[in-house]
Amino acid sequence: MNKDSLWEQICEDFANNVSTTTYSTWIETVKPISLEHNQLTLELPSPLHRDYWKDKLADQLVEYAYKITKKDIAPKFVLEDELKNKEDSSKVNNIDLNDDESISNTHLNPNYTFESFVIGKGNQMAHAAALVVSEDPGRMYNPLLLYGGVGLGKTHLMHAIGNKIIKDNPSANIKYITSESFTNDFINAIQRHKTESFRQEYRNVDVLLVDDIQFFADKDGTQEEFFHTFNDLYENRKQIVLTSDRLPNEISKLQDRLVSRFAWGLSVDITPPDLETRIAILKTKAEADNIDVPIDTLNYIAGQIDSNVRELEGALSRVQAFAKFKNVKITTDLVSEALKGLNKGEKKFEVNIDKILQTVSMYFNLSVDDLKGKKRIQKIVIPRQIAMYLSRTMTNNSLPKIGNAFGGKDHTTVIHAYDKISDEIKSNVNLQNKIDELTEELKR
Ligand SMILES: Nc1ncnc2c1ncn2[C@@H]1O[C@H](COP(=O)(O)OP(=O)(O)OP(=O)(O)O)[C@@H](O)[C@H]1O
Repeated sequence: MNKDSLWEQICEDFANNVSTTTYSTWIETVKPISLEHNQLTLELPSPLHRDYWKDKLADQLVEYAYKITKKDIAPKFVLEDELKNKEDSSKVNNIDLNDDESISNTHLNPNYTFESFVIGKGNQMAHAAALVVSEDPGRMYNPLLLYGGVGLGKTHLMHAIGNKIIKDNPSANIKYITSESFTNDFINAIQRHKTESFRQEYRNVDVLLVDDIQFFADKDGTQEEFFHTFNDLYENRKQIVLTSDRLPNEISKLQDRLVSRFAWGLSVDITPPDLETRIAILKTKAEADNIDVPIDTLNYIAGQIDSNVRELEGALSRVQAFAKFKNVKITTDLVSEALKGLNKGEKKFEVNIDKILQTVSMYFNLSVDDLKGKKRIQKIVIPRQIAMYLSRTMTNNSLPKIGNAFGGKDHTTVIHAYDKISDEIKSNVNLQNKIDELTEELKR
């Protein structure tokens, strides 16, 4: 398969799963450059795009590419300028995926503002705290920790803080980063003997925004470095804002001293939006994207999608694409047809990785820690692979997320487990029976 046809298919998958705004802003602007040795090099228009891709879309891309090619394709993101400066394509291939030196320091999404954030019951406290921090950084709530489930607006609020501070004070030095990028930067700095400049970069900011701190779990070296970064900034009354999918004391393998520091300021949770807020969010998005949807129809969509805002946005763009494709106006009937593909309406059984870990460990008389651990004895390896296989087939989690839930394993380990079990059940009836029994148990 060549780069163009692979990219075309990946784009199709993205188009079905992200909002039209996301698609036109971040995906349509990408140009495939080469596909060599399972590496797909993509040209992006700006450092902001590269950051966004690395933080938000790269995992999905790896999944889609795997679904299409059944190979583990690694993306490499390069900027147009970098490409121009390279004399030949072989040099292009040497650009490091994690080379952030040319990236500007802020990395804020200009669309994530307080103005575009809809306030509802589940997020009003978080919104209020974020506003206070943006008006007087480093004073009232330091650090501010926003926590809650996926797609509920934590990143949006975090960027809104940064955008407001920059608007009020254009010379403020603000840095937004995910904990994964912090970890990668730190590893790069060690490899290149540049830890001093790494420290300068992180400790000379006025506001540090760190997204998804749950990914610090298990990474002792990074935690140590972040501990010192935190102390330095805190002592100098610089604002720190963190997001997480849960409270720090619930993050396993997060050092106690970090847990206690994160609790020094204010922790506020965001809960899923109620029906009224979902309708208001849909209305705002429809207006912003100039989508003509009758209010009854918006109510209908909001009634169908009650999980998170990202899914709500996805449903609206799906409906929009559907109407465009059929060249008809958006009505409730059309929405009902468009959302059928999402299996909305019929109550589905709910399976998550934790449930799979518990069910599989009980079935094989092991502990959840065995499944998450590293022991390579047969008695544990096969159940672990089965649990990974079920996590891949029964949940919507990305490969890296599954790997992470299994004690921080690499996504290639999950791919390997999935391939192994899929292959083996074709000829091993005993294994097939076990998987059937477990699937039944999980659906119950
Ligand atoms: N209250 C809201 N008003 C308007 N848009 C919202 C709101 N909440 C979330 N969104 C939108 O939903 C999408 C997902 O939000 P965001 O990325 O901030 O979620 P998150 O909580 O950080 O999720 P994750 O934990 O997966 O990173 C974004 O496009 C964001 O703009």
